[in-house]
Amino acid sequence: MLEVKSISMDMGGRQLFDGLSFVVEDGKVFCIMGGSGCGKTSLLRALMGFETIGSGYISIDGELLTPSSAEQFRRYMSYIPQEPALPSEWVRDLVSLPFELAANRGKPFSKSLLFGEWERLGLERELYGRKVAELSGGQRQRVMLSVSGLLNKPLLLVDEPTSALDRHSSGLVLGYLRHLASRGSTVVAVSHDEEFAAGCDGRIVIS
Ligand SMILES: Nc1ncnc2c1ncn2[C@@H]1O[C@H](COP(=O)(O)OP(=O)(O)OP(=O)(O)O)[C@@H](O)[C@H]1O
Repeated sequence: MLEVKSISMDMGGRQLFDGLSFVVEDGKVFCIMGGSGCGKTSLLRALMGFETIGSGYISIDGELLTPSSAEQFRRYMSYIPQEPALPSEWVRDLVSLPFELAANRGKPFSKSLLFGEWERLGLERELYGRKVAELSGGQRQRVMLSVSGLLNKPLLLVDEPTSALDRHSSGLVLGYLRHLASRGSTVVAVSHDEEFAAGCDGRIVIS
């Protein structure tokens, strides 16, 4: 269970929120909504311990997220930013790279498993041989989502997963996140998309 309790954050001298609290139960898809600049991305970064909170606490399974525990916590998380910085030139390298990291030792990479995830996400197999720069923003994010699916971490944080997508693909992404949640992952997604939020198990709107 992820618990955010009475937190405040200060970014660049501006107070983003004061006394923000919510709980996300395991295996649920939770949506963070709110106007542009209200602090949604900063909140996701705080959940990873990359931003400091001013008061309150964040806990995961009853353990406090602190500057010293954050690195360990991140081993159990996947994060997909709105515009992922992609370190590889080729899609085939991009998808296999995370499996070479020490943090993901023991997680198998297989092309056939990947293609199974791609089918759920509406991605064509021919993308595998393409250059990353040739993918659209929506395709990039879905490719990263498929990798998160294979990594199968307990907590998935994703920023605006449907903002670059048409309605059909948005539905596939929501269905995919729900599939990951039904398998046991907890998903926290930032979104402006009302239809997406309606398909989540819970939401918070930051004012
Ligand atoms: N590194 C930083 N230093 C200073 N201020 C920052 C930093 N990152 C974000 N901010 C400020 O914090 C506020 C919240 O930014 P954030 O990106 O979290 O908002 P958001 O709700 O995700 O916005 P959007 O929906 O437009 O992506 C903004 O006013 C932004 O300018």
